[in-house]
Amino acid sequence: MFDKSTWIKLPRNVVVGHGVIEELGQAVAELHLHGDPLVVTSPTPNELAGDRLRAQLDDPTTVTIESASFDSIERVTEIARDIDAGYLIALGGGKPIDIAKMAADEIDRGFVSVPTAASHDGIVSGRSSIPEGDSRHSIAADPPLAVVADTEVIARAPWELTTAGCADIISNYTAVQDWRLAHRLKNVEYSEYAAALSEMTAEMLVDNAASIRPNLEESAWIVVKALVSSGVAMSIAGSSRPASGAEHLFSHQLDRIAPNKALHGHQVGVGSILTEYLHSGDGGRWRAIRQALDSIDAPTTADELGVSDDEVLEALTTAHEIRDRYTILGNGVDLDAAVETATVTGVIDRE
Ligand SMILES: NC(=O)C1=CN([C@@H]2O[C@H](COP(=O)(O)OP(=O)(O)OC[C@H]3O[C@@H](n4cnc5c(N)ncnc54)[C@H](OP(=O)(O)O)[C@@H]3O)[C@@H](O)[C@H]2O)C=CC1
Ligand SMILES: O=C(CO)COP(=O)(O)O
Ligand SMILES: [Zn+2]
Repeated sequence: MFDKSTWIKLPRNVVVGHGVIEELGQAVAELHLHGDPLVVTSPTPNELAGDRLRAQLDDPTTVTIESASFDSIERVTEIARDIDAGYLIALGGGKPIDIAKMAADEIDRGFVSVPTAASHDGIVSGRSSIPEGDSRHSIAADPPLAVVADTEVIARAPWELTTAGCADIISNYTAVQDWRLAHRLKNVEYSEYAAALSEMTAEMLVDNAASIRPNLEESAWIVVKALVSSGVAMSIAGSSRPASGAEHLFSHQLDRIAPNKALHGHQVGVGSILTEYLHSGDGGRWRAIRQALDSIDAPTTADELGVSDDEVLEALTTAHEIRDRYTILGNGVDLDAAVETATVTGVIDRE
């Protein structure tokens, strides 16, 4: 008997382009939501685009959060309950978007994502990443009901946020390899559609790498479209597998060992160079990944990440411990192998 079933949750309206923040009201109206919105934002995005966003709505309550934390989720949830919010609107980078995503989930309401930076694929996905102490929780939630990504606003965000978003996409190459490996060796559920979409997204971004330059609105356009596509791949898979493999474990571990040194996307990019080498050795695509990262000004070395060689080695040799997700790291990479991997790929310099 055929007894498989799947449930794919996707954003209904995705609006990307110049000045589309002015179309937020229409994008929301088409969702037929009831009740008043609660706008969740952080200081800089609120200053840059808060008034334009609020002008689209009927005098909404705004809550500004300073940090991504469980306390912030609680505060936003409480305010949303107090005003009996019908839905939430997140305006900003990953921080307010993750908080709104979690709070909306908590009160069983939808949320709309209005990213002001293209810093990683969490801005369009159904996953949140919330730091707590020296660890980080990756939590499943519903994806946004709509995404309204104004490329005019995003193009003005600090360039390193955009290059981090690009690197998060480039890392899909190794994430998919890890997923296939886990499927073959551990019978992990796998979707060929999600894997193909994720790989194609990385490929298109690399093919367009030459057009990704600072202060170019077209760059914001390319990166946002790629992030949306990667988010859709995760929705089809029903997990972050298409976009998160061993390179993400390496990054999550770096977050613990060397907190707040580098952006998520930059860390996973360097992780991808390392794990591609582990997958395929010297003949693999690690040079192509490094070249792609380099061409968009993303870090390719420990030094450029602002971490030490030892921190890279510790992250690489312990990354397998932090999550029950089978990858090329298997039961752990020996220190000797880690030194060779990081030295050959030029991530560390042990001359
Ligand atoms: N859900 C997921 O899958 C993932 C979630 N994350 C989470 O996302 C967060 C990191 O994302 P990130 O986007 O870097 O975080 P932030 O939301 O903190 O944004 C980064 C910085 O850029 C500022 N900023 C945002 N937009 C603009 C703009 N247009 N112009 C100028 N400055 C701007 C913010 O200002 P201000 O300080 O005023 O907010 C902040 O200082 C972390 O909380 C991390 O845990 C990370 C990876 C994956
Ligand atoms: O960052 C992500 C995908 O790019 C989400 O991955 P995690 O599930 O590892 O948090
Ligand atoms: Zn990521």
